[in-house]
Amino acid sequence: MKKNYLQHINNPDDLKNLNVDQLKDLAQELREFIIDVVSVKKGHLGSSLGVIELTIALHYVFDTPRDLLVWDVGHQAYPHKILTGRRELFHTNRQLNGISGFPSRKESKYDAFGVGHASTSISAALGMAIASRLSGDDNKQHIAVIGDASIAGGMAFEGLNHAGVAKSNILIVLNDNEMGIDPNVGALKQYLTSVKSDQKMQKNIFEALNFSYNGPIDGHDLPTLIKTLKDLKQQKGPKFLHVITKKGKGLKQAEQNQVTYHAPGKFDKQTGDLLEFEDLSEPPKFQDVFGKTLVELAKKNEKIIGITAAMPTGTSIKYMLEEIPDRAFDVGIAEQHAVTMAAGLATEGYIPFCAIYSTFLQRAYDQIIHDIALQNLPVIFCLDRAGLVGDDGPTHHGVFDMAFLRLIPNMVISAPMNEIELRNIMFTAQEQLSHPIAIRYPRGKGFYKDWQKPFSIIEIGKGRMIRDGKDMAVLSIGTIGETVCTVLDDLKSNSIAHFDMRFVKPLDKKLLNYISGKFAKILIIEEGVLQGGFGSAILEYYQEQGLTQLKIKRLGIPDEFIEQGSVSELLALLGLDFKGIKKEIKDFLND
Ligand SMILES: Cc1ncc(C[n+]2csc(CCOP(=O)(O)OP(=O)(O)O)c2C)c(N)n1
Ligand SMILES: CC(=O)[C@@H](O)[C@H](O)COP(=O)(O)O
Ligand SMILES: [Mg+2]
Repeated sequence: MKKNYLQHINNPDDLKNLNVDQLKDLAQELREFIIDVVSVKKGHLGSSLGVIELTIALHYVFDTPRDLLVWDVGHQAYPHKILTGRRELFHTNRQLNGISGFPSRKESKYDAFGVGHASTSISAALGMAIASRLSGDDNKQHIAVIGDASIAGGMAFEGLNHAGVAKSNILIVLNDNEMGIDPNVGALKQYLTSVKSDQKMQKNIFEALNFSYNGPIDGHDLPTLIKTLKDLKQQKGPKFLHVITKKGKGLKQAEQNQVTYHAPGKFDKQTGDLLEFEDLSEPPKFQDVFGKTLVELAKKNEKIIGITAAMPTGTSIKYMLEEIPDRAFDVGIAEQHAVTMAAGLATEGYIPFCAIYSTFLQRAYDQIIHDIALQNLPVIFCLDRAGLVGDDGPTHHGVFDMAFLRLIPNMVISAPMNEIELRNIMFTAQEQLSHPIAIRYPRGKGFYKDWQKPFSIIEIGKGRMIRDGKDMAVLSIGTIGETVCTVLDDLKSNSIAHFDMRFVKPLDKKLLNYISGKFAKILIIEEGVLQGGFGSAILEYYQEQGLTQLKIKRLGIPDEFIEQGSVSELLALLGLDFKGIKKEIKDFLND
């Protein structure tokens, strides 16, 4: 008879009523439940399937939420969410008004720390451990669960270095599956492999850093996990547990094709077969236009280098890694290193295309200012996932870049309106640039099937008029300009002009002067934060010109963190979709 333990687990205390054999059955149920829901609702699959036994064991042995459990990145926390009171909400995972795809402090007391970006867990858990020690609570455990790719991030190393001497109760669980989203890279990965194969190593790196090292153990073996964690629970000070797991465990396709099944979209839960395919009759993704254009350019220009920080598939740098492996680098989850390495390459006359998701570039802010801009090094930043990204939510939306880059001297900031413009600005940047440049483009599908047109130069700092008008000007930056075009086509009004400004910096002052001379009303639209972004730049310019009589309205992302939802839902909520923009344009025109 099929048992059903899972439906009785409403919090980790309920686990404690089960024996180890029952926990094994529970693991199977949990696996089926996650596969059931994610196959329909989508989300991160492989990493969660890999930590089911580990999650059960952690909640079984430790006294969460009193013992504090921090998940690194948090994309693997589905079993944790389900066991900590969110089973019945799990079908809303990553959806508008649903539960977050990542641990979130506001969602549950079991989510000790909000995550989404990698390599934070050790620092956060150490902070908690020090706080407990200072408060005289010496019996509490503070646990960071971190993957083998995330532990290579700089911050994780900084945390390890401190934790080894901080005299606090911290347990670092390394979940080693030899994978990031793509296969893990780097010397540390090679080292971890050698630790696994030579368990008699005299003293490993973690012991050398003052941790009591335990493992490696099989992360799918519940009895061993429970016994080991029980022993560790009794120990004070810094502890390290090396756990070996398989990403995608329990679903054949997910085990075999770990990159695709990191977040596979909809799939058949029985067979594991994918149900969503790229529609080849549709325009390609921006990422593919970027990746293929980069190869095209790099074949002609041998100075071009491609760089990704652990996102070769996501950014499509994979095409260059496949075709020109000598000049393409995956540096792992190391955005800061990627940026300064690009700076070094640029000093020697190379032309680095550094492709980093907008949200992850936040990690490398000082490197952009100190290592790149201050020395005016012509590094080409390709800011993927700029704008709203959808289901990943506030940790991942790429909405700050225009604002945080704009204040840096020497930076050129461009936002192509479509993929043809993207190709041309990539071409321009490698041909003739003497400054660092950021090129921002969104996640997903472009607009044109015939994007592979001959290259043409885009004049840096020059915008363009898309349509002329009499009474009002709409100024857009980036792909939202395509929505403006559709709205204006629909309105069929000859009153409204549209300008694709192309650059946030330098601003096209000549064009702005023309616009202010001709139009009394100016509507500025951007898919980025209103505070300090593109619209702010224009406001500042007109204010400096003393043009206070202009009627200016701005549309963009308000001063709040935007939750998760599909991109179209979020754009609609923010009034940045076709309907919202049309209404604003009409209202402003008639105002
Ligand atoms: C700073 C940062 N860079 C990149 C990412 C994108 N990212 C999310 S998960 C992941 C791989 C994580 O690998 P690992 O830590 O080994 O966990 P696994 O998925 O193997 O369980 C990456 C690169 C991120 N979340 N944060
Ligand atoms: C957890 C994480 O940071 C990544 O898996 C991210 O969700 C990838 O986003 P894309 O799906 O846009 O590549
Ligand atoms: Mg991993």
